[in-house]
Amino acid sequence: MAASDEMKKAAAEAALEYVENGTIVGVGTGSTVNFFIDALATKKDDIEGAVSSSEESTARLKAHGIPVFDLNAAGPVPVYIDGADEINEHGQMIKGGGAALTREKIIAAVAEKYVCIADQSKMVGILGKFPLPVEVIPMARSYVAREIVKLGGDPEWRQGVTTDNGNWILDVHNLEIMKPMELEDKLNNIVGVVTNGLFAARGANIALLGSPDGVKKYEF
Ligand SMILES: O=C[C@H](O)[C@H](O)[C@H](O)COP(=O)(O)O
Repeated sequence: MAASDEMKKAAAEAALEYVENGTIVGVGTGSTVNFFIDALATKKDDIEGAVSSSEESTARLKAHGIPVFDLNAAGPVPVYIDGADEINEHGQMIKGGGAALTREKIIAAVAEKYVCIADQSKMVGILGKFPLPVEVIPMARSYVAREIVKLGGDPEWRQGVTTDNGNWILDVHNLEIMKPMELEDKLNNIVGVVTNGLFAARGANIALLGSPDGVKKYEF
């Protein structure tokens, strides 16, 4: 296994400690979360089940025999476990590299605690080197792109990708995000934007970052 995968796996397994018996676990999306789902399978008889942020995660959960609930039918979600494309020292993140940002943001909003799992390379000083994903209603793509240019970004259509919600993604390059909450709000205010990948207003509470020296824990 590649060293970065070892670090993701270690972070994912460390997150099991935050899963409470008898509860519904919020499950994110991505390569790090896949390790978490595999680890969660070892506890499947101790939990009620999961709510899932993507069709991909749902399929993996079900393949392990973990019950997946509709979020509308689920009660409290004490913890949400998910990865990140970038995370800063305040627990604010860029997410959506796998196009799952909208459902991820919804479950993150519902959950009491967000535990971010990643390898140490995701920790950055300033967010924005990773192109910021923005999910848009397809007919609004060009309009939203023009509005994003006015905000100083360089949007690129992620061609060939349709989200689980039937929408499209613009990846915004060349941003140096000094005020993440402000930009999150501004992008949300563009008509046609469904969600943007800045998780600033609702960031992580805890980050477990795999490193060559073991898993490092950060609290925000
Ligand atoms: O849409 C995808 C998600 O936001 C992922 O959590 C994010 O891209 C990190 O994925 P990975 O664990 O594969 O780096």
